Amino acid sequence: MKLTATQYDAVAARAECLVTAAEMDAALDSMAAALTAQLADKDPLVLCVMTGAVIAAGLLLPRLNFQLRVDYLHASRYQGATRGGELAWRHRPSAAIRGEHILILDDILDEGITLAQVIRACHEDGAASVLSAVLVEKQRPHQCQADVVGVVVADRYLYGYGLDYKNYFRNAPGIFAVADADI
Ligand SMILES: O=P(O)(O)OC[C@H]1O[C@H](OP(=O)(O)OP(=O)(O)O)[C@H](O)[C@@H]1O
Ligand SMILES: Nc1nc2[nH]cnc2c(=O)[nH]1
Repeated sequence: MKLTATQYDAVAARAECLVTAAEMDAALDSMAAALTAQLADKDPLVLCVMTGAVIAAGLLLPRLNFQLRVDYLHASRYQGATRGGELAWRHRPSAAIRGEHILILDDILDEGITLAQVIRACHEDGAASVLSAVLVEKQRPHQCQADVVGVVVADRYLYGYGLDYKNYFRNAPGIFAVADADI
């Protein structure tokens, strides 16, 4: 469903900025340093978890100044909603994963259901090793941990830097918490 311009502006006006673009830049630099230390000699295959990780990939990959390749997987459990359901696989690059050092790149670790299943799928598909990195981790229990985390934020519904609200706001230049009234 599309938001009208009035609805869009009202959601933005009520949202709270939790992390600024400048803070995200610093977090991305730290993530790149940690990933470089762990992967620079591994010729990894970076798997972007579509759709949310598209911004993370665009901002992080140019900071990784070493030999790597990029592919994507598409797994989704929110599909525009503010509560997650079953994970739906739309693209699982099984053949490309065998024997590779995999870096899974996602926008957020929330319940951890997505990341846990993606990690398991990479092992099932014969990865040589699996590392994971997320831009944002919510302060709450998760089914699994990410190896590299950008920022840790409160357990609220978020948008920006790839995270959507009703399929909008993935391009927002910060991490914003949606107002209770809009959830
Ligand atoms: O830790 P979890 O509770 O499993 O949630 C994290 C997942 O939720 C979002 O994906 P979503 O299903 O919304 O798809 P999207 O990437 O297309 O936004 C996000 O990109 C993560 O993959
Ligand atoms: N957009 C968005 N997607 C999510 N997936 C899991 N948690 C979130 C969240 O807070 N915002």
